[in-house]
Amino acid sequence: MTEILRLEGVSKAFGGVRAVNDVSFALQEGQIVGLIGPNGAGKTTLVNLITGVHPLTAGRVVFAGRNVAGQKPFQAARRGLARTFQIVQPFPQMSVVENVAAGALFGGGQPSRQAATEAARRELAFVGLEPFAETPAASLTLPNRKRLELAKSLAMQPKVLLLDEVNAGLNAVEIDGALDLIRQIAARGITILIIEHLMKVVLSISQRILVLHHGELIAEGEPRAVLDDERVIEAYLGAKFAARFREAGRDG
Ligand SMILES: Nc1ncnc2c1ncn2[C@@H]1O[C@H](COP(=O)(O)OP(=O)(O)OP(=O)(O)O)[C@@H](O)[C@H]1O
Repeated sequence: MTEILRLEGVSKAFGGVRAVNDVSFALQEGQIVGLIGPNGAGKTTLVNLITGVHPLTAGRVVFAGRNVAGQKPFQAARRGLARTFQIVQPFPQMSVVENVAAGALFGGGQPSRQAATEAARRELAFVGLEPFAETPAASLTLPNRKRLELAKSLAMQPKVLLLDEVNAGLNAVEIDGALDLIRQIAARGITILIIEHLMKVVLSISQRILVLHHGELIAEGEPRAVLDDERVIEAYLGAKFAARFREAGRDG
């Protein structure tokens, strides 16, 4: 397996708040990796650090063998580090295909508007939104807006795709559809780091899991082993409750 992205001692402080503290890990090409942690653990901040939204306080982000710390978001996108946002914000008056073409022009290195539109149509077909190509983005349902967000990121021809809560607000059937799509994206050789609150979803899709707590990486590895880790149980349940949980387990 080939390493595509590596974080070395990455930290971010906002004033006195250490949102991300000395985090190191590596992603291998084509893997789906889950990033989990309680509210406020630093997950979104970490994605913002990887994609150049915030400057790092310390550390290095090495993408495809090159230190990219200090890059701007558009440079990250052009290099092949694309992301989706927790809150989906399409250009509402523009058509679905224009929204995706904008992504292709902005981050996908397409030489012309026509090439960008062709790339956009390919990605719309891939995510199943072709029938809505000419409709205004504002008229899409939430699951389809999430598909639009994926198509926009794919039109940037990413090597790594960072997905921030793409399943939030979807029902069980819609989540299954979204997970199928994410697996198909990984099958194209695109590495995926997915922030996800639903444990069932994380377990079903991730080959590896990273756990953040108070900005620190407290566990990483194969999904089942990580969820059995005492520190992870404590992070989610709180120390007092976790102790009772363990005692209950010993009692029988
Ligand atoms: N721009 C900012 N300025 C100041 N503090 C921030 C900023 N962004 C994040 N923080 C703080 O950093 C910490 C981590 O927040 P972050 O949003 O990264 O967590 P998260 O794990 O993504 O949470 P959630 O699951 O609730 O989305 C929090 O204490 C948050 O208040």
